[in-house]
This record gives sequence, structure tokens and C-alpha cells, in this order.
Amino acid sequence: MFSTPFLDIPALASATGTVQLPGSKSISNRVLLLAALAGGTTTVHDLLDSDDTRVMIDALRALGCGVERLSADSLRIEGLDGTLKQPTADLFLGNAGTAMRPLTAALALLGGDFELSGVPRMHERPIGDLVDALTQLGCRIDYLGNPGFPPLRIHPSDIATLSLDAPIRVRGDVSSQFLTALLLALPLAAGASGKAVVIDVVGELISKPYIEITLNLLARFGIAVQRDGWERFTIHAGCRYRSPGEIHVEADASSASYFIALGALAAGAPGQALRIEGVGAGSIQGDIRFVEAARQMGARVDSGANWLQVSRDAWPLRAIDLDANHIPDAAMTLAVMALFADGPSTLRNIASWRVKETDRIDAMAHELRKLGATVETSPDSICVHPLAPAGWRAAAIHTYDDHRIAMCFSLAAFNPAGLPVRILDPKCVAKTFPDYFETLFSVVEAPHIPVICIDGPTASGKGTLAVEVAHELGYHYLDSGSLYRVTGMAMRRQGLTPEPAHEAQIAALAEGLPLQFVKGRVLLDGEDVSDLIRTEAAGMDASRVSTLPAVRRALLALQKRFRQLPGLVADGRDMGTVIFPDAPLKVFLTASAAQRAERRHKQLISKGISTTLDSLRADLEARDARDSSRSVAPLLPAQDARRLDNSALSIEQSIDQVLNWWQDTQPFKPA
Ligand SMILES: Nc1ncnc2c1ncn2[C@@H]1O[C@H](COP(=O)(O)OP(=O)(O)O)[C@@H](O)[C@H]1O
Ligand SMILES: Nc1ccn([C@H]2C[C@H](O)[C@@H](COP(=O)(O)OP(=O)(O)O)O2)c(=O)n1
Repeated sequence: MFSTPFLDIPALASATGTVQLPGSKSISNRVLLLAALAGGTTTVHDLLDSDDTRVMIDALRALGCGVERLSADSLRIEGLDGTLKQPTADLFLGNAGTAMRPLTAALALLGGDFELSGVPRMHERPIGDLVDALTQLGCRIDYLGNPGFPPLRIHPSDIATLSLDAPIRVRGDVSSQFLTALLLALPLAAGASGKAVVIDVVGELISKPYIEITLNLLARFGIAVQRDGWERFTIHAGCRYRSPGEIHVEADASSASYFIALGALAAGAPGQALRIEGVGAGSIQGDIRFVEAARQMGARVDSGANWLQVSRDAWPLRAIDLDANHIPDAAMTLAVMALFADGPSTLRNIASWRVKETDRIDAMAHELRKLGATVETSPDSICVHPLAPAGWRAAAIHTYDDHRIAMCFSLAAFNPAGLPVRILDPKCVAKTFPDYFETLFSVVEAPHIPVICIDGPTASGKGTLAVEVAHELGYHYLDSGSLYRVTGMAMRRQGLTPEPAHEAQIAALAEGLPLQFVKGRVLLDGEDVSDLIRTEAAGMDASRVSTLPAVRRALLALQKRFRQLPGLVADGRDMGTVIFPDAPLKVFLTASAAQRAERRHKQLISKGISTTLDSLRADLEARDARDSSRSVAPLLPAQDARRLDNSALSIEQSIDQVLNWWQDTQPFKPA
């Protein structure tokens, strides 16, 4: 996951390969609650691991439910079978509507004293219609802040005294989650009272496919609900939740929308399609119908029960005018696809966007306009005009703590103007798809992946600076010196010396180094050699092998392979001159020999390696001389390098300087 303040996605061109999507959030949280309410043990497979499922799991644990993690995506849940082990708890539910609404209903019926709260945005998301429905029944719920919104206090009520004779009326036109919450929880009342429970929906029910997911999962847990149209639902008297034992969560169909769009937008080679696994034509999720909308806009989509294959067909895409009430979440992706269409596209009947993680109609319009688009909105619709190649602007996209805004705007990187897109607060994707950007980067190609080169003499602080700059930008890091250091070490282990006579053998070693970089450590054939290669002797050997042209050639391709999305910071001697001559920022970092010797001295002493300042300075000057005078790729500033003498700068000042230079190369206006 990218926890950086922003993530710059360079202009993207094509996409091929296979993505495996994480589990559906809606299914995951419903299954977790049903498994907790049921008797017996349920093993849940392919569960989504995200912010919203984590708050649900924490809440169930706080209620005394046994939850055992079996792996990153599977859990074993010991159900409560209608009896709370912890009848009082304060539950923090983040911004998870799929936890707040169903837990409110279930806890109001289970009898106990609970406080339910969330992040500030959660306290702006309506829940009054659900609370009204529950109070009609005789449940006691207070608003602790603004009436109609969380936080809530739920007081104990006796399920035997609830008034179940008249149908329970609930509004269906604000959020279908209110009805879902009642459907998931009311079997508790129907079971305990021995009476059938009838729910009447008031107003036109929105997001019906989500209700179908609820009914489908209730059936898996032994609860049959009779549905009369979309107006009346009857839960049978005396019903009981029964664990299915094992249950698999489908991949998230809403998350699939970004990759379906990707397949439609990216120019792949003929016959090459993007494959999406984990969800397909057999899905129970409403958002799978995004496929129809994408086809309408010009995507070519083939499918099997649990896979999809997508490629570009019509280009430009075809504009659409769509009632998107049945796919409210995935429809946001259509709004970005509309930028690539042959006319204005309108998405209608999407008033629910206004009460989601943020007011999505306003937020989408605002951010699409930043890209240069003309956008019109109404209380329940959005109309997006396409952009001509010259109309595109480089924009820093504000994401409103809304995962879907972050994910759908990443697609703007396919703009024909070749502009990058900046996504602010990219970690908001953690709500449903923590590895979204990594997954995206694994299947797309970018013509120009940015590189920042930091070259300079030993102990000038290149490594320190490069690591921090990479960290700030979410970029990969190449410590090219470590490749020469490992080569030197491998050479010694083979009984070779850094002489021209051994050049071919050392180059062959360098070519086939079984190297891995794992969490800042360097592994040679599985052995952690990070500390061994840091000694001054290893530095000297590295400097010597680095004068051998065949060794430099052998390491060339390996170094270039580090240039991966979203970008790279590379430190060494010839990053800017030889390896990445097209890098948009090259820094030549220096400091006085006295300063450098002193820094290295402190560094080695702190690692428990004994040495003297004088010998270090002599070694360092000898190394500078050799690195600068060798015939191939000598240590030299590239012609277009910016020089930074950090003798009088702190580490933070050097980092700020380089980041400022980097911002200057970017087309984004300040956010
Ligand atoms: N600007 C700076 N001011 C003071 N010390 C620094 C500065 N930059 C780096 N250092 C310190 O100097 C030492 C050598 O830095 P390092 O990044 O290993 O250099 P290089 O990669 O160029 O050999 C480290 O202990 C580091 O903390
Ligand atoms: N791109 C590079 C990186 C390092 N080298 C050589 C020259 C250096 O003296 C050695 C060791 O490099 P390294 O960057 O690890 O050394 P320092 O950390 O700066 O002391 O490798 C090189 O020739 N080209």
C-alpha cells in the first residue's frame, strides 16, 4: 500500500496480464455478521482484508465472538447463536457503512448497552430511517450527536416485548443498507418470537442488487425470505441462522470495474486482453452489470463463471446515457471513461452518490474539471463531456477519503496528452483494495517511468538521501553500489582478485548474481550479506571491480530492470551519465572530503566497526581518485545534473532540496 502524501502515476499506454481481485467488501461484511449471529463455526475463505472488514472483525471480537485468523484471507468464526457474551461495548466503526448499519440493527435486537461511533464523515451519513424502523418495533436508540446520524447509544430491549404484529416500515430511497440491516438482523426477532416479521419498503427501493446479495447470503445461512416485488419482505416465524460451515467470498465486482475500464482504455496488441480473476458472469453482485455498461461504451468483454477478459474495441469510446441506479459504485468508473468518449455521457438516478463516503457527485465533478473537463450536475445526475488531446490538464486529484475516487481517477493516466496524474492521499484505497495501485502497476506499461539519479563520491550521503526521497514519493530504490559490492564479495569467495586477467570470470559472476532486495536487506543466494558488503574493504573491492568494463556491461541490464512503476530513485556514480541518461532529475551530491570522512567514521563506529579517521580519509580519497579516473563510466556529474554540496546541510535540508527540485519538474499546480 502507498502511504505517501501523494502518488504520481506517469502517463500509461497499454495493459496486459492477469489480475486477481480481493474479496468483495459487501459480501465480506455481511458474511462476517451472519457467521457471528449463527450457531456453530464458520470458516470464511477469500475474505477481503481492508479497513472496513477490520472494523467489523474488531467489533465482533468486542462482542465476545471468537474470531481466529487462519491466513491473510481466511478466518474461523465461533458464532454467538443469539447470545451476547459481552452485553456492553463501545464500538468504533471507522467509515464503514456496511458495519454501522447492520450492527445497529443486530445490537438493538440482541439486547445490551452499546455505543456506536465512527470517523467524522460517518457522523454525517444518515441512519435516521433505520433507527426509526427499529424504534417502531420497541428498540431504544439515542442519538449522541446530531439527530438522524451516528454516533448512537443502543439501550437493552427485550426481544419478547417487541411489536412484530404490524409490518415494519423502512425507507428504501436513501440507502438500501437500511433494508439490508433489517433483513440481516430481524431473523433474531422472528426466531425468538415465533412470529413472522414483515418489512414494508416505503419509497422506490434503490440499489436493488445489494438486496439480492443480502437475500442470497441469508439463504446460505439458512434464512429464507419471501420477497413480494421490491415492496414487501417476509421473514418466516421461528427461523434460525445456520452456519454453512465453509463459505467463499467472491472477488469484488466494483473493484473489477477499474480493470474492465483499463482493458477498454488501453491500446493492447491485437489479440491481447486483460484477464480478471475471482469474479465473472456467475457473480451475485449487482456491480457485475458494469460489464454491460462498459460493453455499451465499447469494451470487448468475454467471461466465464469467475473470470473476465477485456480489451479495447470501439475507439474513441461511445458516449452513454444511463440510469446507473443499479450500479451506483461502479458507475463512478464510467464517469472517468466518459472523458475518452465521442460525446457527452450522462449518468442518471445516482442521488445515493451524495450520501456515500463523500458527496460523490460534487467530488467527481470538481476533480473531473481539474483535468480540464466540462461537467454538469443535478441533484441526482452527472454529465461529463469528453476531452480533446489538447484539453487535458495535469491535475492533483483530491480523494476525499474515498477509495473509489482514488481508484477511478488513476485511469486518467491513459490521457493522450501524455500527462501524469497525481492522486492525493492514495492510502484511502485501504477501505476496499489496499494493493490497488500495486495491482494496477503489475499490468500496465508506461512509456516514460520517471527516475531520479543521485550520483556522487563516497559518503556524500547519496544512499541516505535516495532512500528518503524514494520513501516520500513511493518510488523504488536502486543502490547500484551494492551490486558492485556484492560482485566484489562473490569474486573473493571464488578466490579471484580484481585484476584484468579475471575480468571475464568476474563479469560472468556479476551477470548471474542470485540477488534479492528484501525490505532494505541484500540477499545473495538467500544469505543476508547487507552488513558484510558495507565494510571499507568491501567498498575498495567494489571500486576495483567497477573499473572492469565487462563487469559494468554485465550489470547494465540488471540496473535498468529497477525502472518500474511508479518510479525509481537510483544512487551511484553513473546513474545520470550512463544507466538512465533520460532521467528528468539528476543530482550530483558532494561534500568536502573532511566532512565525508567524519560522517563515514561516525557511521562505522555506530555499527561497531573500528577504524580511524585518518585511514578512512586516505581510503576515501583513493577511491574518489580511482572512481573519477577510470576509463569507463567515471564518476562525473552529467551535463544536466544539479549539483548539491551538502557539507553545511542537514539530511532533512538535502531531502527538501531534492524534493523541491523534483516538484519543479512536474506539471502539477499546487494542490
Ligand atoms: N547532509 C548530511 N549531513 C550530515 N550527515 C549526513 C548527511 N547525509 C548523510 N549523512 C550521513 O553520512 C553517512 C554516509 O551517508 P551514506 O548515505 O551512507 O553515503 P553514500 O551512500 O554517499 O556513501 C551516513 O551516516 C549518513 O547518516
Ligand atoms: N553506479 C556505481 C555505483 C558504485 N560504483 C562503484 C564505485 C564505488 O567506489 C563502489 C561502491 O559504491 P557505493 O555507492 O556502495 O559506495 P559508497 O556508499 O558511496 O561508499 O562501487 C560504480 O562504479 N558505479
